[in-house]
Amino acid sequence: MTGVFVTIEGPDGAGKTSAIKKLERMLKKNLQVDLIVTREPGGIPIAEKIRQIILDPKNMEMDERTEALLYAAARRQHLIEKILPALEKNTFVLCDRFVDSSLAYQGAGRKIGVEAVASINQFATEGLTPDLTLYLDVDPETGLNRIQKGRTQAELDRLDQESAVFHQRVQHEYLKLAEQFPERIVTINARKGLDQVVTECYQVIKQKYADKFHS
Ligand SMILES: Nc1ncnc2c1ncn2[C@@H]1O[C@H](COP(=O)(O)OP(=O)(O)OP(=O)(O)O)[C@@H](O)[C@H]1O
Ligand SMILES: Cc1cn([C@H]2C[C@H](O)[C@@H](COP(=O)(O)O)O2)c(=O)[nH]c1=O
Repeated sequence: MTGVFVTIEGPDGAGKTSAIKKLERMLKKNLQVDLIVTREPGGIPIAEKIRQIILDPKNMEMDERTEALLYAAARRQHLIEKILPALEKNTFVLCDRFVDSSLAYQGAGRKIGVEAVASINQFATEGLTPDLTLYLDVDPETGLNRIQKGRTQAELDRLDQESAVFHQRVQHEYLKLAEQFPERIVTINARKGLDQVVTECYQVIKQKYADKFHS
């Protein structure tokens, strides 16, 4: 595989979607190689349909293992249809969330256990791991305040509606993962302004993959 696989992770409201939009423009201008931006769960039609089922607030009866399996199933299809073919063509792949989200949200947030969730994801991905992960760190209070602004409770998705302690477990697990895999995961303070966050993300990518950039 010759491409580069970069993921962006973080608790809800960390600013991933906003940062990725700006990063995409900067990278498109400056990378010598093709770039695709994609997301999980989703990125391709089958996975986007699974996303709708998982996030639908009407599906409150969903069992936590069912939820973990649906995320892994969406991931498998996304990998096969989109990520792997792009990497094989030397493309730079920037993905909003990947396995670390399942470890943090299902493993820790839902308390299924990080090992159990890692194991179903090992099956789904056959061990594909990002080359670099930018972890946008924000405390749940700040993140949830951001996403609640201008929205009613009913407009929030099923995961956003989870309790503050659920979101605290998610952030705690992300921080543990960042400590465990310092060679892959770079933590960015996402309480800073968006432009600063984007600049830091861009600099980390550029430093690590200087050979892929126009000089
Ligand atoms: N650094 C920032 N400072 C203040 N507000 C921000 C920042 N980044 C994003 N926001 C705002 O926070 C809200 C959530 O941002 P965004 O959708 O990008 O987060 P996200 O990490 O993708 O969230 P989710 O995982 O829940 O989809 C948006 O209203 C956005 O404008
Ligand atoms: C990939 C993945 C995601 N989640 C959660 C995290 C978010 O609450 C939603 C996705 O929505 P976003 O707008 O993309 O942030 O799903 C999860 O629990 N497990 C996962 O593997």
